[in-house]
Parts: sequence; C-alpha cells; structure tokens
Amino acid sequence: MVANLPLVFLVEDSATLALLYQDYLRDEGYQLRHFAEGKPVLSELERALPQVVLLDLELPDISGMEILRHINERHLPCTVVVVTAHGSVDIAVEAMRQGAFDFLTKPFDGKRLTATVRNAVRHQQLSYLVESYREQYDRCVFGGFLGSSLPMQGVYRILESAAASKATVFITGESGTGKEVCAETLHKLSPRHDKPLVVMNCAAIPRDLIESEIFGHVKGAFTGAVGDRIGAAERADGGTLFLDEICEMELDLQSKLLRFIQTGCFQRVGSSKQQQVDVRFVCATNRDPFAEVQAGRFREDLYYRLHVIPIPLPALRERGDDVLQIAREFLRQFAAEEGKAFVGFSHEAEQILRDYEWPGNVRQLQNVIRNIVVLHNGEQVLPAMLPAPLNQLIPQRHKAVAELPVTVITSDARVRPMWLVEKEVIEQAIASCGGNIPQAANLLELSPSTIYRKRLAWSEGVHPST
Ligand SMILES: Nc1ncnc2c1ncn2[C@@H]1O[C@H](COP(=O)(O)OP(=O)(O)OP(=O)(O)O)[C@@H](O)[C@H]1O
Repeated sequence: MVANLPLVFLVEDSATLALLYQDYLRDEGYQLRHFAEGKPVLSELERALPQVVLLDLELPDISGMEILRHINERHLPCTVVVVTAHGSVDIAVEAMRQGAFDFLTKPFDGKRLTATVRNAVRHQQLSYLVESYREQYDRCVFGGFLGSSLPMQGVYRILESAAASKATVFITGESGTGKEVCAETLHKLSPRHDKPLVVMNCAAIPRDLIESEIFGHVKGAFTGAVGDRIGAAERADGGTLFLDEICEMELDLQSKLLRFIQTGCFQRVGSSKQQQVDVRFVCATNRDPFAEVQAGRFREDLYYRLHVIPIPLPALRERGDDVLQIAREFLRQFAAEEGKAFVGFSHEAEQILRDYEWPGNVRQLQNVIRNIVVLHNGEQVLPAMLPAPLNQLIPQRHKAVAELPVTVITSDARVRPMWLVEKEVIEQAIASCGGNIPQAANLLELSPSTIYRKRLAWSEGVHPST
C-alpha cells in the first residue's frame, strides 16, 4: 500500500465502467479501491478513511444515497462525488443537499472525471488543513487551562512542543496567572507523566530547611534530624521537579542547585555519598528574573542554565474574553458545590468582569466567584452582587440608577406625597435597567416581590405607605 497517496473509493456496480474510470485515473497518483456493492463500502469507510468517494447512486444492494447519509451523519472526513444516470438532475440536487461535493452525470469523459476528482481531493486536503489549524490555534481548554485568547494559544503551543523534551522550562508571570497549572500541564503531557511531579515552593520553606527539603538528609546531619530523609530531588527521580518561586532561594543554595542541574548529582545533607537522579526541572517566579540577576540576588550562571525554554504567562487582563469563559466555568463549579441555582452573569456584570484589571489574576477571579456564590442567591449574577472593588465599577447605565433624582424641594408647592416620589424612583430604576425588574430591585436593594406588589397596588389606585 502507498500510504501517502490520496485514497479514492470507486463505488460502481458496472465492472466495465469501473475499469474505464480506473484507466482514466491511472496517472493521477491515487490509491484506487473499487467496490461493486454498497454494504462493503459502509464497513470500510471508517476503517480506511478515503479522501474521496466516487459514488454511483444506483447500486445492487443499497442506495448510494444511504452511503452519503452515513458519511454525513458520522461527519466522516471524506469528500463525495456522486455519479448519476443521464437526466436525473433532481437526484443530483438532492445528493448535493445531503452533503455531496459535486456530481457527474453519465456519460462523461476522462477529462471531466480527472478534473472533478482532482478538485475533490484538493477540497478534502484543504478541509483537513483548516481542521488541523483549528485544533492547533483555537483551543479553549488545554491541560488545566481554560481560555482561547491568542496569548494563551501561544502558551499552549510552547507547552506542546516542549513537553517531550527534558529541557528546563522557566515560567514567569504575575501571581495567580497559573504558573503551577502550567508546570502540571507540562508534566502531564510529557513522557514522564507516570512518574512523580514534585512541587517545591522555595518561599514557603524556612531557609535553614530548604537544602534538606531538596536534597534530603542523613540521621544526625543537624539538630532534629532524627532519621534519614529523602528529599524532593530523589522523589522526583524519573519525573519532574517544579521549583516554584525560585528567585527566593538563597545565593549559596543556588550554587548547589546549579551543580545538581548540570550533573544530576547531589548529596544528602550530612552525607558524602554522591547520588544521581534523572529529573526534569521546571521553575517559576512572579519576579522579573533578569532584574534579580542584575540586582545580584540571582546567580547569572543559574539564570542562563534554567532559562532554556521561557514561558511568560500573560496577565488575565491581557486575555480578552478568557475572563468570562473562566468566570462561567467557576460559576458552574461553585454553584454545583454550594447547591446554588446560578446559571450565568447579567450583561452588566460581565462587562464589569471584562473591564476590571484583575491584579490577582485567575486566583482573584476564583475568589470573587466563590464569594458571590456563597453570599448570594438567584439564577443570574447581578452587578450589585460583585464584591469590592468590582462593585465600584458599575457601568454608566447603572450609574444613572445610582444617581436617580434627588428631588430638590424649593417651595411647599413642590412637596409631593412620599408614595409618589417612591413610585417615580422605582419606575425610573426599572426603565434604566431596560425593564428588568429583578435587576432594578437589586440596585434599589429591594426584593423584586416588593416592587411587583407596589406596582400592582399603584395600578389599582391604592397608595400603600412605604
Ligand atoms: N487558565 C486557567 N483556567 C482555569 N483555572 C486557572 C487558570 N489559571 C489558573 N487557574 C487556577 O487559578 C489558581 C491559581 O493558579 P496557580 O496557583 O497555578 O497560579 P500561580 O501563578 O502559580 O500563582 P502564584 O504566583 O501565586 O504561586 C489555581 O486554582 C488554578 O487552578
């Protein structure tokens, strides 16, 4: 079998015609497979995945139209050219409606056949290309990440390319941008995925313990070392060692780390025995590592040793609508966990989420959504449910509600009954929320049922006291 020549199924019950078509197509560079009946085509389609099916609609066992429907329903990636008898244009039109790419009406000559099949093959190759680009560049979920923005597509591409290698990865990004998610995703995609990913936060471990946390120690190495202990380096053998907040590491330990990265060899604290492990290093910082080098807080040689594949994670505010996609997913998760009915955000609430700067990035977004779900009820998240400082970013339309008329009373003649003032304020609030009573109620800090009740009373000419 010639694997990289386009595969074309020739479905034609007439042996003479099949031979003729094969003859016409002989020099075109296809693998041709001939079927005289329809049923074998059905069973072979999914297995062989031809690029093009040249399909006679009149077959002895099943109708060619059935094969076409089968291809369509299963979204099989092949292009169909139907062959119809002379004068059956209606059938050809119906076949095109069912997803055929083109049709040939018998009799046709070799030129017509070769041109049609060539177009069909090209069409199929282009569809495949578009599909593969879409898969590559239009991903909205990747490993532990949500988000389809362009900057994140770039991150996904680097992760995908770097996963198979052992090269050191240096992740940078503001706090909460997903540096740990990045390290986990890289490990899961790598051939080391069935070995451990050991995470060490260099800022969270007391300085005098960090060396023993990484390299382990032997009994009696220091006060409190009551037994031998293996460190992160040994636990990560065969897998990945993720050193988070690497810039917080002391300079003298940085030189030991450099030696370990260069040779894969280390000694447990208090031991003179050299040990060797096979570890892939991933490190991260929310500082600017090069600025740390220039300030003398981070070894330049270690920086260059680690900075093989840099992955700068964009801040959430640089990811466009990803903020909404992530917010919706968090809302769905937290509502399920907390047994709440929330299903989405009002347009205004989404606008605030979109416009906010998110200095704490995805972690802050996570906390905001958790706060809303725990403290509020309803199906829609409204602007008034957003915690500070987001609730200070009420969009223009709602600012108008917040600044509803304060009636200035200049003479007795302008004093109006309280119920009338209240009615005006409520009606204006409803109007400025585009008729949305629950939203107006929220902004007025009333329950929607109070507003419904009051409106009913006003319409009946009753003027309830406020
Ligand atoms: N793109 C994303 N989609 C969904 N969840 C995300 C995404 N990015 C981060 N998260 C979630 O946000 C939280 C913070 O992520 P993570 O701990 O990886 O950030 P970080 O950059 O390592 O933070 P820090 O610098 O503070 O250590 C985690 O709960 C993580 O699951």
